[in-house]
Amino acid sequence: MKKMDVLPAFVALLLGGLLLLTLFILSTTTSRRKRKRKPCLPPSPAGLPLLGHLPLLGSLPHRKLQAMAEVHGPVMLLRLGRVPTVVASSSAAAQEAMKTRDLAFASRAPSAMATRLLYGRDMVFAPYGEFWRQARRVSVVHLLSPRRVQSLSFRRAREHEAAALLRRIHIHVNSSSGVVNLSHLLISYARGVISRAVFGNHDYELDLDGEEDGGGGKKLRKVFEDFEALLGTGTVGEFVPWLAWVDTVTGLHARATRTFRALDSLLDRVLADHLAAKRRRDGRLTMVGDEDDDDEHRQDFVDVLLDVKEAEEKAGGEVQFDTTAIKAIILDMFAASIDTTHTTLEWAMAELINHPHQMRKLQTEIRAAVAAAGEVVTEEHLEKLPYLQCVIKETLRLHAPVPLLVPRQTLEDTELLGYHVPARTRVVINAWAIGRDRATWGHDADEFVPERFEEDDDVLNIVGGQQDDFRFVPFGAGRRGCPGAGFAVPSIELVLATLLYHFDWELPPPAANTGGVASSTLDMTELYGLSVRLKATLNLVAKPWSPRLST
Ligand code: HEM
Repeated sequence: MKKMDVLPAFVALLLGGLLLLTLFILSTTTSRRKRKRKPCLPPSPAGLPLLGHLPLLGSLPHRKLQAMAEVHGPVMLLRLGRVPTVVASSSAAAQEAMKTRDLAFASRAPSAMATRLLYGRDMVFAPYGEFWRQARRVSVVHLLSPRRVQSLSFRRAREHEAAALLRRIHIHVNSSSGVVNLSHLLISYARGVISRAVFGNHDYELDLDGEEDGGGGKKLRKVFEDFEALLGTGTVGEFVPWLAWVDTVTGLHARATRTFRALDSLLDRVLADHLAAKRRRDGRLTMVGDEDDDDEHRQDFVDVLLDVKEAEEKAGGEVQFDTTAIKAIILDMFAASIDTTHTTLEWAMAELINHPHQMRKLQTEIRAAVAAAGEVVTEEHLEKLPYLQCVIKETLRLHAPVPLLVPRQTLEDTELLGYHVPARTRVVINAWAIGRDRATWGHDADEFVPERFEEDDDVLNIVGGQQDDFRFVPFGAGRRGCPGAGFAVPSIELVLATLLYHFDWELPPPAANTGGVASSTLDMTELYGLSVRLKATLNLVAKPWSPRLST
């Protein structure tokens, strides 16, 4: 071979080798980079400097967030002032956050108002950790267990309050206008039921209807109203620290301090009463779990919590349930149950007024089940009322009382539908949007159609502990899901059946309800607060019904 022929061959070989080497290096670095690449953050709509997306939420944030999700997808990243917030708006996202990756999403976002009003020691807003685990165990096992909820004393409490509600309606029916302010009476009912469960038969006058009340009860009711309203209020300072002064100027801090002091002194009185009663008892009751059935069922929530405290003290370890924690958990129970129960009832009655066909269908079911049995609706009737359950499910689907659930916070770096969610991110699950998702519920997703659940039978067992269906999530789910659903549902069912058994309901003539403007339907505008309620007061005409009148 000539020297001149060898040179180009050598150069070609060298170049080929270099090319291969470059390709090899390129391919290994890209595949390493590929392996290392983190999933990206969720999409984020344009926000404003400093305030971020806060001003875009408006007065009904669940609706604004639903509209944003339609454009940006089921997982979005917002900035509420300085607080990064991930919003989940589909059942798949809810399922991943509350089931598949439940632990990573199991802490709570801090809330300045809750820390202030609930001593920073309550359960609902507690960060994930030992105190929350113990409080949750006590709630699930001792306070809200199915056995306790179905115990005779709790059933009597519900039936007693339903009977009181009935008496109050009769007073209004016999008044000159004949118009019943049902909103007001339903709040009284919800407050009465939880007061009996928490305080037993000690009367702190929380459940009195305004017109029967001398004064003390009225004052206390106002304190509780303020407490519920404040707890549903976000402070400006926690989102935009340089605007924290706004909370002082608007009087928010002063109101919170006043309300906290009033509640704290009531709770001191409650604990002192219960301790005195405990001392008077004959010493038969010792620790939770040792008592016989009757004793356990006679105990109210305060008794149970004091027993847990005593047991902890005797065991000599760390005491989680000191007096402060007990007071905080008592307030949790009021905050978690009154608004949610009463708004569900209010929405159910409002939807039925606007859907007379469904109202009649439900009344026919209830009246057929009850009429032969002495004209008093009891809890035995409830299991014979499948359509009633459909009505309640449909109400909760359309009007989740806590539409954005209680905000969670991630414990660690995690993912949601393939997007990266860093540790300590606030997480909001839009239960309201999920309940109205057309992809799940079809073209009539916004309509009140209880019949959609008739076929569904056992699906969406909303009270079930392990929820496997995320098509609607009014009680949340997973570790932080609502432990009070089993308590709430019988209270709601009993009173709805009672209202519809005893009365035919209709809108009052125009002058009484609409300022003179005739309307055949009720205005369903919402009002945002601790829960989302009907903006209008539910003023209705109740016409007594009895089997004798209808024959
Ligand atoms: C219609 C009635 C009710 C609704 C719609 C409702 C809804 C909710 C929701 C959405 C949450 C947050 C769940 C989550 O983050 O996944 C929650 C938590 C909670 N609810 Fe309810 N609730 C109701 C009634 C009650 C009642 C009657 C009680 C107690 C007597 C109660 C006690 C609680 C407690 C203690 C928590 C905090 C759980 C935790 O953080 O571990 N709820 N509820």
